[in-house]
Amino acid sequence: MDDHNKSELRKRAEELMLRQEQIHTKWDRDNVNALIHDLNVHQIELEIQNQELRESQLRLEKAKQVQESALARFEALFNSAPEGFILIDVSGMVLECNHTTLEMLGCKREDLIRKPFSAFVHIEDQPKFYASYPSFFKSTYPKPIEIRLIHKGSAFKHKDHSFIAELTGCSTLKQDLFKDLYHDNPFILVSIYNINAHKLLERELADAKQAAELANHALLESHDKLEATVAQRTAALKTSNEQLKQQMIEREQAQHRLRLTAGVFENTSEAIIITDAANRVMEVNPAFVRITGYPADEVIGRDPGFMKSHRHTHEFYAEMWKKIWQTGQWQGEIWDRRHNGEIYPKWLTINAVYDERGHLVNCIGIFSDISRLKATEERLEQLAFFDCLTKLPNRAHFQSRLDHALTAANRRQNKVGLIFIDLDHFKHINDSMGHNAGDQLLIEAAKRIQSCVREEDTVARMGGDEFTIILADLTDTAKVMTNVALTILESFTHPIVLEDKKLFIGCSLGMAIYPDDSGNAALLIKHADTAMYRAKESGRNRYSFYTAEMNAQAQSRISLESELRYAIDHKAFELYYQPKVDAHSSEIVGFEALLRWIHPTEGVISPNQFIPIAEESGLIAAIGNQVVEMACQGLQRINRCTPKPLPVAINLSVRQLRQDNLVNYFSQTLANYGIEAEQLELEVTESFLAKPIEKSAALLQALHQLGYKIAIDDFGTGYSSLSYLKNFPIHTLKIDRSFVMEVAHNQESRTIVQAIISMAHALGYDLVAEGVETAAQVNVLQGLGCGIMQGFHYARPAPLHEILEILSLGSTLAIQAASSLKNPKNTPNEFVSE
Ligand SMILES: Nc1nc2c(ncn2[C@@H]2O[C@@H]3COP(=O)(O)O[C@H]4[C@@H](O)[C@H](n5cnc6c(=O)[nH]c(N)nc65)O[C@@H]4COP(=O)(O)O[C@H]3[C@H]2O)c(=O)[nH]1
Repeated sequence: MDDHNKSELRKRAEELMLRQEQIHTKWDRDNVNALIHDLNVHQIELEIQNQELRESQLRLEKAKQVQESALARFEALFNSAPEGFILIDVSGMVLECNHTTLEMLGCKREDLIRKPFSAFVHIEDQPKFYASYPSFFKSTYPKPIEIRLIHKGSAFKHKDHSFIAELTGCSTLKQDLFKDLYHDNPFILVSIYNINAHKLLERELADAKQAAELANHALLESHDKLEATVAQRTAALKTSNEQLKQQMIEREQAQHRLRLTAGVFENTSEAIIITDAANRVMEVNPAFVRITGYPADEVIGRDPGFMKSHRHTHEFYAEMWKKIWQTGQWQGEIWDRRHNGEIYPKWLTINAVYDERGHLVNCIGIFSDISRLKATEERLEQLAFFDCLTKLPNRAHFQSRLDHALTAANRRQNKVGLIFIDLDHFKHINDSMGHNAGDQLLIEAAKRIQSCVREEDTVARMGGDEFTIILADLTDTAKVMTNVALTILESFTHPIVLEDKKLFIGCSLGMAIYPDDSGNAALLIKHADTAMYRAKESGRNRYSFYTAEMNAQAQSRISLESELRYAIDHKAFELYYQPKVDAHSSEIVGFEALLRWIHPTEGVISPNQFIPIAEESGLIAAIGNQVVEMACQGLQRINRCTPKPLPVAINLSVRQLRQDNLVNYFSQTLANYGIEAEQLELEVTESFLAKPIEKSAALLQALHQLGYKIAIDDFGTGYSSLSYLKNFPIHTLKIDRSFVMEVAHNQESRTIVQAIISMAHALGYDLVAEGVETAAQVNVLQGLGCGIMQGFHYARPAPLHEILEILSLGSTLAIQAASSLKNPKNTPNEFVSE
């Protein structure tokens, strides 16, 4: 308790004493005691109170000490804070500040307190300060402002004594705390941060950044420039690199070409010769040495003319050089001489080489030896235009020579004779003696024909055994041709010796004259061919001139062929049956089925007329099939009329026998009609046997195996030898009509027939004499040992129904009845002239 409080308390206690005295006077004693008691209590209370007061005094003093130390700490904190603090009122007057502010502003406390703060604001920033300052009072968290403040101290380092500060207003300060100081004058706490260094740093940074950016920009620019330059340089480098590469490639290629050229020069199979401007040999390659035979050192420096063969004229070489000078090149065939003197053909190309001024510097000659090529060419020409076997011009060559001859004949107004020659019976010889013999025969025939004509005439081989002769430039045509024909025929009267055998072969010649018989080559050939056929038909080994009548026959042959096709389609054929008779018993022992074509306008046509055409046109197969079928039908009916089966023979032509499925077809057809193979005899001509032996023997063997009986027709006209016949399964020999005809009065024919009969007996063959017309023939044949006859003497071929009628009488009676067929009434078209 301080002194003041002590005196206060004395005063109050004295007052209290005074009052007690007064009360003592007024009140009675009783009351005085109570009062004393009260006073004592009160005194104690006071003492207690006093004690409490002292304690409170002590606490207060302690609190005051705490407060003062807190104040001192806060003051210290306030003053030593790194930022400046000022309290400013609404008018901008500074109410309080800390030391930091004073330091910042470089002034004393008295220079700032109760002074307008704006005095410390840079003149240029004052508008900003005034504009922003009110906001410190209005908003709770006003936006700080940046302004420049003036430092009043002289030692301030900045020129204008200013520094940048950030002022932040704080209006949340409790105004009540300062009421005793500033009454109701509102104020705010403003904190001041010196951000000058920061700003400076910022500016420096910005400057640095700008500088860096500028530098960067400049760097980028220079980088870009550098890049562009680099790109340019790279591109240039690349280009030059590529050029370099290209140059290297070209150089390599050039070197390669050079090596190649050198390689080619050294190794080519073509000879190369290089001459200089003066035509002196500079270089030759190994092929040159090989082809010409000249060693290189023997030719270097020489004019290549030393190789000349002297086959070519002076003009030829002059032309050659002219061409080289004019065009720089010459190419052609040239004949030169080798070192050994041999002349040979070569294909030469000469190229002139000029310098840049156009002066000739070199000639390069490249050539190959074409002697082999020439030989091949000649060989090919030979093959293309000449027949390999006879060496005569072939068909193509003949054609062109004929055209040429006709053109020449037109020009010279004269004639051309064309002769077609066909060797008679060549096929027989070829087939029976083999192809080698056939070839020899053809060679000899070619020689003989050629020997009969002039050198300027053309003898050609058309193929097979056909030859032609072109007699050009004729005036007395027919006479010359006749002479040639007779000479040829005469030349063939001499035997040809083949394999130690003497062969007599004739030929048939057909002749046509240009332009008398035809105005064109094709027709002329056809006419000569027709005439040749006529010669053949007329008995062979003769010649025949073409006549218009032959042409008509040829035409009719063509129309006959188409009619024949029609006949096949419409089954316009019929079989006539000619009995075979046992002369001794007069019994019919079988029949030969002979084909007839029942023509709608011509009547019955002989097989002799159409079989050859059918054979040539290939129609024979279809006709032959119809014959087998008709024969089976006939047999079915014949069998019904006879107690024992009688065989029927059918004719098979050579072409027909080549049919692939012949055997199957026969079997099938016979099976269809229920006919046994033994009942069907197959007559084949001797010429069939002459076919390549294995094939024909195999076919006949197959047929024989199946039970068919094989008869050889027209026997004696061919070339069959005894040993040859043994190869075939033959059942019957039919003696040809030509021998039978003369057997009764011609000793020679009789001898042949006798030989045939003896042979047949020896080999166990049956015999049939064909074309028996007279009783005398019957007698002789019987006497010679042939008992089976077929011929007009007994019966002509007749249609089936007539045969069936006769058969119904019985076979012996039948033959008597068949004599009615000698002069048939029912078949007016039968070939009575035969
Ligand atoms: N002068 C005369 N002739 C007689 C006498 N007896 C028979 N003839 C005839 O002589 C030919 C005999 O037939 P070929 O020699 O096989 O000769 C046959 C045969 O080679 C062939 N031929 C006939 N039919 C066929 C056939 O169906 N197929 C084949 N591929 N050829 C057949 O036609 C040739 C001719 O047959 P055809 O004209 O029927 O002539 C028959 C017949 O009528 C006679 O006493 N005197």
